[in-house]
Amino acid sequence: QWGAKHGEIISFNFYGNRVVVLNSERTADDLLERRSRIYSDRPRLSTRFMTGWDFLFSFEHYGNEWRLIRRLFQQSFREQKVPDYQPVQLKSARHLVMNMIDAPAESVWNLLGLCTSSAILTTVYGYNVNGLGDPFFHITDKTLSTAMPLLIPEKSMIVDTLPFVKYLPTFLPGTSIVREASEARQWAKQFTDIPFNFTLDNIQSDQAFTCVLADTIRHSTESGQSFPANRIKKFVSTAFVGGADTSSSVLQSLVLAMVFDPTVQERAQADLEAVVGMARLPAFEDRKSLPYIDAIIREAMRAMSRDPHRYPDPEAFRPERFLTKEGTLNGDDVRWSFGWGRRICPGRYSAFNAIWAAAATMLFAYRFEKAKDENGVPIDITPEWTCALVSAPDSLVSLSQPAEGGSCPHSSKVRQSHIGATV
Ligand code: HEM
Repeated sequence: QWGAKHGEIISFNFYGNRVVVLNSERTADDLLERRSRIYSDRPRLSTRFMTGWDFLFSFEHYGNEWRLIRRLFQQSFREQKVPDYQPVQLKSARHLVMNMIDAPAESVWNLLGLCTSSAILTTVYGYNVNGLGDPFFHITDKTLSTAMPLLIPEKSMIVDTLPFVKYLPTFLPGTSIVREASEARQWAKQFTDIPFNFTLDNIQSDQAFTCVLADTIRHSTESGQSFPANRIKKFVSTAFVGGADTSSSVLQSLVLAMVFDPTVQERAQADLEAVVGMARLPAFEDRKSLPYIDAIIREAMRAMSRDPHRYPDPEAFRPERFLTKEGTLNGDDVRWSFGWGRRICPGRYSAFNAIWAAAATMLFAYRFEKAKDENGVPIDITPEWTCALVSAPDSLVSLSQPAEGGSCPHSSKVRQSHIGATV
């Protein structure tokens, strides 16, 4: 709204800090891409240190330390390397639809989080998560949920403006931020140490143990670079954080979009049936023949751009905007939703694959719809997005296996036994 009223670049004063907002892809491109030499730093975020999240490389100042760790990301998450992680991503997606079979609707959001977290935990640390009750998943989940709401400039500025708050006893009113940060710090300590030590133990007992962390340690020893452990810890902890809530937030938005627009869901399922058939689950080899699924993902990721010149009728969910007349994907790969210039997200190739695996498998197995009240009437929901480092929708939806005679092409019996037989 401010953008529409005041223009593409606006600035305002917030607790004595000047905040500049780039409201269009064009201005972000001009400043962050073309002038990346001067616009590649990050602001200082006090809550990063209070929560023990100094490990988070994404907030690193632009300089040598940033350059060294960025190189590690480049090594492990470059476009040519990420196909190595596809089997793990597909396995997590298949566990997701299995877990959904008996799950109450309330747990769907958690299961999406479990799916993306377990894919990245296996990729990075070689750890296989065993369900929602898994101890490593518990630690990572708590680490994210306690810190994410505090890692935003608004929260940091409160502490910067009133620094004495940090030193007040935590039973006093107004000090909740200090209490919350202290809880987050305890989880962050466990998160950075426990999975890291798990991988170290495994490398020692098994020469063939492989994952991003194990490969990085071996590579660093063989090349004689010998990275300090705390730098490698920053790298892997950030890789986990980068890949967990971000991707599940996209999947949650995608599920909501399916609930609000059943025609999109039906078209996706018709495509899946035509390409994949009934004898197996979707696999990465099918992706080229399923452009509409990628178009849905791109549309679910269109966050920043409500620019009506670029995306006419911007509030409508229309995957077709990413398709050519012939039905193939057009050149707009929403790359800008991963940032710009030197700080552009290094995990973007891996992220797209993880999201594709989960989205295609979920849409193949389930139809998503609004929860119904006791009279069978759909309950109206108004989606709300959380305010945190990663913003995610927090509304609930219900989950049904496509019913016999329903609008979905398959009967529930066939679909359910099909999943059970294949996974
Ligand atoms: C849907 C998934 C994802 C989204 C939407 C996303 C988005 C972003 C955005 C917007 C940035 C800031 C870029 C900038 O400052 O211009 C970023 C940075 C970053 N992302 Fe992602 N990301 C995703 C997945 C991942 C994954 C899977 C990883 C790790 C493997 C990752 C690792 C990082 C890192 C390390 C940075 C900081 C880069 C730097 O400061 O140099 N992200 N991401």
